[in-house]
Amino acid sequence: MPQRPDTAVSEARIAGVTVDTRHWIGGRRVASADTFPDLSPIDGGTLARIARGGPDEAGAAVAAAKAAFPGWAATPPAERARVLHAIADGVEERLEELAIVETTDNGALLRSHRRGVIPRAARNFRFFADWLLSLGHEDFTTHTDGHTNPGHTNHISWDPAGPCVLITPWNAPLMLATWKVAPALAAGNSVVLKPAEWSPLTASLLADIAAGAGLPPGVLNVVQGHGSEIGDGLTSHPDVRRISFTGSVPTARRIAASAARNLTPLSLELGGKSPLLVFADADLELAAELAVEQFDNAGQVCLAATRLLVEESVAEEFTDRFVGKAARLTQGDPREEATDIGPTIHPRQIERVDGFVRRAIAAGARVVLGGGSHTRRGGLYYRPTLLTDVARDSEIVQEEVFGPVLTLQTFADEAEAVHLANDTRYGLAATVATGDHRRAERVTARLVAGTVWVNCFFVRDLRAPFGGSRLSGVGREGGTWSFDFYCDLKNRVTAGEGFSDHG
Ligand SMILES: NC(=O)C1=CN([C@@H]2O[C@H](COP(=O)(O)OP(=O)(O)OC[C@H]3O[C@@H](n4cnc5c(N)ncnc54)[C@H](O)[C@@H]3O)[C@@H](O)[C@H]2O)C=CC1
Ligand SMILES: O=C(O)/C=C/C=C(\O)C(=O)O
Repeated sequence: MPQRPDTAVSEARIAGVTVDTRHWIGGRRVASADTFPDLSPIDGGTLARIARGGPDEAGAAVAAAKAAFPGWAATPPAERARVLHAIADGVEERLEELAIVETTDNGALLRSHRRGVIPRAARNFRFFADWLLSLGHEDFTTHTDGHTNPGHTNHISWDPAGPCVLITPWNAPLMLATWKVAPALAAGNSVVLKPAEWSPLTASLLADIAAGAGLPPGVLNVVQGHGSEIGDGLTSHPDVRRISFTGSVPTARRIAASAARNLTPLSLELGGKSPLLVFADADLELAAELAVEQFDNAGQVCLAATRLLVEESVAEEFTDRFVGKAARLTQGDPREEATDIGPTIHPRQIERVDGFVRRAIAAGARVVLGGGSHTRRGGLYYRPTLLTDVARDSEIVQEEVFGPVLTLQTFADEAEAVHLANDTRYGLAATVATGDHRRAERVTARLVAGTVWVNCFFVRDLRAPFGGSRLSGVGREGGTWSFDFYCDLKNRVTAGEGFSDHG
């Protein structure tokens, strides 16, 4: 039994903030026999040693979630919503601590964490708390067709499903975790959260915040560990009722195979190779701005439009504007206000990114910008890169790099633009830059993508469905779609007026 008593001290001081590096199971801290190092991408140094969970910790966490489920499921929606708002309050109160710990752990910009990403984590809780209550107020009661069963009422309810396993990646750790934790809890479920091993810290702080907000023990459990070592025990567990995963396609396949044993429903938000289509009638200044935005978080964004598709007649002008803007980006320490691009998460990831670029160059790609890493600070700073002269079916055009690397291809007309945009196994997002509304309607109707932006990027309304087509995912979350996934929908058919409540 690798678990040790929770008296074993295991914590780290990260930028002045104390973070417990053990699991959080059933409302108590639990250590493991083994630990693994957590590196900071800022300088490659070791930040902490994290509990390395395995099958026993997976089983203990699911058991805790199972035990806590009936109580939380029976908690009235208004009380669940109150607790979720209290968690949001806790996130906001500790915003500065969460921001600095996240930046130290995953290297994304501190200014983004402060102003956008951590506030969004709080908003995830507030949004799903409020949406839960609005579900109850909508009238979903319908009468059956008068010919056969006049006067019967169909009353549809979103019943809590049970323990949920939520597995999250390293590129936006707290934001993506709360995007799953908040609706799962709002729906009345208990949760086992497994954050990524490259950025495990803010999940532990979230456990503290949730406990402080009054969430009962066992309703939220956080386990740490390496991928399948702990993951298989979670995803194959017969007591788990939902699995939501954000990450890579190979891992998604493995999780799907594991979940197949119990036919556990899955929501998968995976990678992308999204296009930015720039038509000659576009505001080219805006288009170049949108293209430069794709370097955000050092390109480690699943939604990033990494394939720039530009109408031939404006390709030169667009490229000049883009390169001019990109050259002004400051790359460096993500804690500094003036920094626009920080480091890549991990030495293995930068090797992966550079491997893609080297192979593309060997295959004939031309480097317009960047094409390598800075050697300072452990060499984790990959320069923003643009490659042209890339073949449609080449690796660099078809595979997700997950780094600050864009390709540029040209098209002759609208038909070719749409063809190139859809010429991918992915379908997460697309962005269209055009000054012609009719063209925007035609093109967006033909693009295969979960989200399509026109003359904007990364504008998110949490009521909207979010997810990907093709290899970019299975299912949608957001608004009512999240409750559809995290709940067992039930239809109660009653003679007469039926039920008056919507519980
Ligand atoms: N937001 C997104 O769409 C993301 C996409 N990626 C893609 O994935 C590539 C590799 O990144 P990785 O960190 O290796 O992603 P990954 O898919 O291996 O890891 C994501 C999460 O899944 C967990 N995991 C891994 N194997 C598991 C298993 N068998 N069962 C249960 N959980 C498991 C990891 O511990 C982590 O928490 C990136 O280069 C990028 O292409 C990565 C992170 C985020
Ligand atoms: O806005 C969301 O809900 C999701 C955003 C996703 C990312 O930033 C990502 O995975 O890169």
